[in-house]
This record gives sequence, structure tokens and C-alpha cells, in this order.
Amino acid sequence: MPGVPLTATDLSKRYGTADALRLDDLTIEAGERVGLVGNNGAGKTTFLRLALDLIEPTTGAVVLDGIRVGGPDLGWKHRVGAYLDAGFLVDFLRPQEYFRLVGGAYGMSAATTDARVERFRPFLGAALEGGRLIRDLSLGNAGKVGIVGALLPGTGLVVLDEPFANLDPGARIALERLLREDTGGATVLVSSHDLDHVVGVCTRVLVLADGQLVRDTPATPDTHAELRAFFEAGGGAMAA
Ligand SMILES: Nc1ncnc2c1ncn2[C@@H]1O[C@H](COP(=O)(O)OP(=O)(O)OP(=O)(O)O)[C@@H](O)[C@H]1O
Repeated sequence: MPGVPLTATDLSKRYGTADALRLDDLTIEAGERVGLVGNNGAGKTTFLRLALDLIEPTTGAVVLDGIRVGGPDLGWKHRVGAYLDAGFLVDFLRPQEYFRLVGGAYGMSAATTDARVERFRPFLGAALEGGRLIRDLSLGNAGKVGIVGALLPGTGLVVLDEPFANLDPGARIALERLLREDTGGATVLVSSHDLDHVVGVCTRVLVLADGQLVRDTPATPDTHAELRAFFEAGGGAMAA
């Protein structure tokens, strides 16, 4: 599916008296690959969870391809594939069974799902060996299963939270390539603490600090050095 756009307008999430996130106006164009970076607690996961209707906004809304996330029209769900954390997995299944479950939710037959999984076999590597249950996989290999579950349906938006964490170097390189070259023009929204991978994958980088967007920059050959300097200086709102 070609990429779909996403907008966030007056979007906030408040816990008690603190804003975990406050985005006045953000537009992500169809086909952009957007990296979300920021210190621990900056609000990255909060934004991704709001974009998937996993938490309710305090104010505002996310609109995906013209459909309000969390509204009565559920059509946005088939436009997004996502893996945020192990809570997305079904531990008592084998990876292949999990893929068929996910594929089925997107209207894919078992045969189509199995055929698509083949594309990801080099990335999955040991995760498919021995017919093990997801619960018996290492952290990194279980993460690969979740990531492939997000990529498999070929949606117009792919959302991943820290997908490079726990992956071995070869899998990291393979995932960079998958996200950069093999998503069929999908919009990609990916958070990461690894600046190398963000720059390696993304066309645009958003920096969050204390729940606010403090930088929004196209990814250029200078971006890595700029981000490094920014985070060496603390990576906070005051340092922007
Ligand atoms: N359920 C909750 N109740 C109260 N505060 C919360 C809750 N969930 C998140 N927060 C707070 O919201 C803020 C943003 O958290 P979030 O998980 O979005 O940050 P993050 O940028 O993803 O951090 P990290 O890099 O550590 O994963 C933090 O201050 C966090 O403590």
C-alpha cells in the first residue's frame, strides 16, 4: 500500500499535573520515514500509543489518512502495522502461527501470509529455527517476530518503537535496509535511541524533549553530527 499521511492537532496527554506530550500541530506526509528521538521520558512512546489508540488523548486527535484515530470509523486500523513492545506478541504461538493470526486480521490468507514471510526469512534467521514458541525465543528474536508482524501486511503506515534495541548487528543492518528500501513507499514512524540507525533509515527527524517537539529537521549528511551535539548538550528543551 502506498504511504498514508498522519496529522496530530492540539494533541496532548496529561498524567496528573504533568504533560507527557503536547504537540500543537504536526503533519507527516505520505511516504516520509520519520525518526523520533529524545531522552528517556521525552514522550516518544506516548505519541506512538496515541497514534494507535492505545491511550486516549487528553486533548486533540491523531488523523490517519483522513480518519480520526479512536473515532467511529475504524478504517484507519487496516492502514497501520505496528510493533511497540512484547505486549503485541502472543507468547504461546509459534512465529508462523503468529504471522497467520496477524495476516488474518488484515484479511490475508494463510498461503499469502506464508509467502510474504519468506521475504523476511533472512531477517528472522534463528527466530524461525526449531519451531520454538515465541515465549522460548530470546528477547532479540522475539522482537524480530513482532517487527515482521508489523511489516507483513504491507500497510500504508508502519509504526515501530525502538525496533533496533536487542537486535544483533546483522539484524540491525538488515532492518535498516528493510525500512529504507522494502516498505513499498509506506510512511514509517520509528523511535530510536540509536542516532546511526535513525539517520540510516529516516528522511526526517523529530526531536522530543519534555513532551514537546523541539526539533523537526530533514535527515541530511550533517544530521548525525547535529543530533550528537544536541544530545551531548543534554538533549533538553533548553538546549534546542
Ligand atoms: N501511565 C502513566 N502514568 C503516569 N505517567 C506516565 C504514564 N505513561 C507515561 N508516563 C510519563 O510520560 C512521560 C513520557 O513517557 P514516554 O514513555 O512517552 O517517554 P519515552 O520518550 O518513550 O521514554 P523512553 O526513551 O524511556 O522509552 C514520562 O514522564 C513518563 O513517566
